[in-house]
Amino acid sequence: MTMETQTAKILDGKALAAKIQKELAATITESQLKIGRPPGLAVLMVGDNPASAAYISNKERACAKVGIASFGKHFPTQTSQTELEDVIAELNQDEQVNGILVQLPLPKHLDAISLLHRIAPDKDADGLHPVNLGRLVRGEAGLRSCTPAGVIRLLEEYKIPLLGKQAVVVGRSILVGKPMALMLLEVDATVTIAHSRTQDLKTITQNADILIAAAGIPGLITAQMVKLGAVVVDVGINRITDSSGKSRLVGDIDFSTTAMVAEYITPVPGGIGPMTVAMLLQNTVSSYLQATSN
Ligand SMILES: Nc1nc(=O)c2c([nH]1)NC[C@@H]1CN(c3ccc(C(=O)N[C@@H](CCC(=O)O)C(=O)O)cc3)C=[N+]21
Repeated sequence: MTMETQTAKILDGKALAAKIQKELAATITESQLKIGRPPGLAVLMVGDNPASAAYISNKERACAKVGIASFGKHFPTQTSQTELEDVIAELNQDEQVNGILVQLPLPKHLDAISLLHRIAPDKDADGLHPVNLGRLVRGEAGLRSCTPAGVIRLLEEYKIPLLGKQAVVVGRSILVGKPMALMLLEVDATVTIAHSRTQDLKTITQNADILIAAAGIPGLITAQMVKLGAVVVDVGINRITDSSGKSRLVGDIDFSTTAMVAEYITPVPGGIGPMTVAMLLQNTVSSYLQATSN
């Protein structure tokens, strides 16, 4: 007798992100000859959240790899709202800077939403400015939120059919859930958004052809909640301490059980995380090409 094991195919975000970065590097090398300078990305971090510091060093490494100049701006926890607004105003005017990103979460005394409003929409590398979210709602071209854009790009790479399919997004954050639902709608999926107040989550997720878990709850989705043959995308990035006291990264999906029923699944790490970074770089490069096109 054989043990039941994983049958799902892996949606390899790490490999696709590497491919995208190679393409961006080539684009940058070529454009830089004409333009005379590289694209620039400014990353603002406030305080010393260790997870944020780790993500930022990831992003800076990725920038270096493709030839984007990164301007890391690190501010002490007590920095005021107006100081940050002034920094953003300066970066908006700075020709060397094509993308501006405010690392979230911010310390409690700061109003993240009103800071995001200050970023020039065409330098909004995160795609979180209301103008870019409005463009998304209207189906207009604009900078798209990185994580959901990364999900769509990964599904397209594997030629997963989305038109007319039942897509369920678990989570309604402004960073992922809401823009994710809109992007799925943009490619003609039938979209349901579930969240922490949803009654009988299981009944809803069981209908999903495409299930996107973006709730930030480790192991929220188990195999019993997943339709046989579904495509399962894990957006969760949760650092947990396991029973042996080791720290490791897990998603919102219980991988080992779900991989027995799904047709495709994204791993954590190596799934949507690297795709998010790739889309951030892509947004920065497209702002750069746009800004220098005349
Ligand atoms: N304004 C803003 N924009 C963001 O896009 C943003 C943010 N704030 N705040 C925090 C979250 C989190 N986030 C991640 C991106 C990549 C990985 C990533 O590459 N993870 C690797 C593993 C990294 C590791 O091992 O620690 C992976 O999943 O394979 C993780 C997390 C972006 N975020």
